[in-house]
Amino acid sequence: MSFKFKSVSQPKNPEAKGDDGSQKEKQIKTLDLGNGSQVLYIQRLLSFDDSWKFFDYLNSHIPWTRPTIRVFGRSCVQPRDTCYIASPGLQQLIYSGYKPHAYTWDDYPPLKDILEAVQRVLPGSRFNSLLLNRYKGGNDNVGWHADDEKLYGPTPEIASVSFGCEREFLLKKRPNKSSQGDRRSDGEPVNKRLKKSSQVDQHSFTLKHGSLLVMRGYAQRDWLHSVPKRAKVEATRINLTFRYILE
Ligand SMILES: O=C(O)CCC(=O)C(=O)O
Ligand SMILES: [Fe+2]
Repeated sequence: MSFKFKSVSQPKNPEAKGDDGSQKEKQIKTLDLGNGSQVLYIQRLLSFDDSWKFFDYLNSHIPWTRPTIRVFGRSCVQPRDTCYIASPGLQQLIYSGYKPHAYTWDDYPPLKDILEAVQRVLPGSRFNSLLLNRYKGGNDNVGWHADDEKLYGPTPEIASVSFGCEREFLLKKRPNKSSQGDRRSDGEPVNKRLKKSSQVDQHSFTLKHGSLLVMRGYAQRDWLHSVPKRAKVEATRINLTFRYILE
């Protein structure tokens, strides 16, 4: 995995005073994926202690479910727990043939505090819905996918906050039609080209307790992401992905 983050300064967060994290952990790091796609990462959006409070609250109060979804035409139980929050009056989300019940922000008020922390570091960004995931150990996962449902528009911004057990988050470039199969668009041997592209077109992040990762621009059109199974992991991870549904 080869990538270099570039640090940019973060808007002042007055409430971060007295936090146990260093300035470095609070910096926004940006990764330009090319062609108008970017990833941002802040290792410590929320303090370590606050993050454990949020973890405990979410773990015990959210009405987690493990729905049956359709993947490649087959029914299967989603390999993680989930819950969905949306502002009133939005289009209904459907993914993998599943229509989650939409709870409101007022049902779980601490979610509004987490959203506020996200909005403080992303001024100008808007979010009106949230998918929560709970991974109860290393067998729970999310397979390769893009959050490219039409209701998010062509360049959705997805802000992902993680609590609890660290897990690996992978990004890989979607296969480009013009470089698939046997065609040699640039005269280079096929296997050499594939090898080269697999080196530069994959990224891996270890998502820390209290961290924020943001995908924006064309990241859903041009890239896939996943949280793979990890044999030795036993602890639970909770992840919140804030999104904006076009109104
Ligand atoms: O758990 C994560 O970090 C990613 C979750 C995700 O990709 C999703 O909810 O669409
Ligand atoms: Fe996703």
